[in-house]
Amino acid sequence: MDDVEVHFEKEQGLLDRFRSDASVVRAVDGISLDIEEQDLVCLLGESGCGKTTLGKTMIGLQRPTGGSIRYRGQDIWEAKDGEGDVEITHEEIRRALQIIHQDPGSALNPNRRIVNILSEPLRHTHPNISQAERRERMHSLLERVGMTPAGDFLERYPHQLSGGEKQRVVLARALLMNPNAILADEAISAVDVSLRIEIMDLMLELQEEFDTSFLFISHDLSNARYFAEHGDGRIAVMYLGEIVEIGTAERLIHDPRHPYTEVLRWATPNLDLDAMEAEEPPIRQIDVPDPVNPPSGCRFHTRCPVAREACREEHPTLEDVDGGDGKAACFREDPNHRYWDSEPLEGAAESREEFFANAAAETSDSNSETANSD
Ligand SMILES: Nc1ncnc2c1ncn2[C@@H]1O[C@H](COP(=O)(O)OP(=O)(O)OP(=O)(O)O)[C@@H](O)[C@H]1O
Repeated sequence: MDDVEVHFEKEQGLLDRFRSDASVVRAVDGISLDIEEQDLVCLLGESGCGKTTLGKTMIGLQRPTGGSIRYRGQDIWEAKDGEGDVEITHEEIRRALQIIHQDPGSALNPNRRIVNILSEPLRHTHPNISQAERRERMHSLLERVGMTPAGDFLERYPHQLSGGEKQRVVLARALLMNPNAILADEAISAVDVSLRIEIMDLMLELQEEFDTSFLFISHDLSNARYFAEHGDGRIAVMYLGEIVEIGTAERLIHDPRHPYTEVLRWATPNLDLDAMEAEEPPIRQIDVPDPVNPPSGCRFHTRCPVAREACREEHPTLEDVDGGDGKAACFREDPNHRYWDSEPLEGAAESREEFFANAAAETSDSNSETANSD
């Protein structure tokens, strides 16, 4: 993905229609990302930051309003529109890039038996095999995804399956297309908590067996960490339509370079980190700004505990992090940046430690005020 943008025209009310300045939601705003063969990337961020839009754009389900997406060098949308020299057809690209939705129930046609749901992709990828061979393939894949006796499951309808079983069918159906990459959009949030690790392990095993890349979308750092650590992949942290940090789970959790990554760490209490001493969230404001009108400069500057004037004025780009893996978009990574000479913004502090010391002092002041007024 090269400098990809997806801007949506915001739905307008009656009065807005008479105004010329239609508002635009900057769901994805200038993202470049390479996904290699057998790669694993987890997109992580708060609700509405653009994860699903970016994922769908990556697999060719959403047309970008700017930038380009190439699959093995072929521009996906030029293939679709039949523009230029098309080396890989759009049909081939659609087969190669598959999606597993958040809600497996709605992804399966309720009126069709599992056998019919699964034979459809096989007819597509292997038009010349016999019915018996097709059944044999479906049978062995269902067993592989942990659904035994497979013959019994093949005859069922989706409503006769549990959430976890439906998710396994959806996974099997995606794999029957022999994909090169699978987008799993919050794919385990519909699965019972007790089964999540099992499904995540299954996906990781199948990734290796089927030689696919995976793009996982999650708002939960502990799930993203599990995938990235066990699948030897990266986590890309998104904020208001941009990637603000990317790297291994180990580095992001133990040595985050972007203050927003710290917020996500703070919001994930089960990470068992000694360093997680803070009781207060490391932000100045809880509310996420509107993607229709994102803040100037660094989009995180309105919430960042260590934001300075430079952050309001200048837009940071993703740069390699010093002495570590991955990239971060924060001026604090550059010791020579004018950030260091500019003034802290209102409510921000010189350092993270000072921010927390101030927050603790304010809390005790307000506690004593409450005590006095009592
Ligand atoms: N088709 C659309 N038309 C207009 N706005 C849209 C459309 N799809 C998404 N958006 C907006 O784009 C922004 C990003 O949405 P997106 O669903 O990609 O975020 P997300 O991070 O996946 O959120 P969630 O975790 O809640 O699914 C949001 O402000 C959303 O309201």
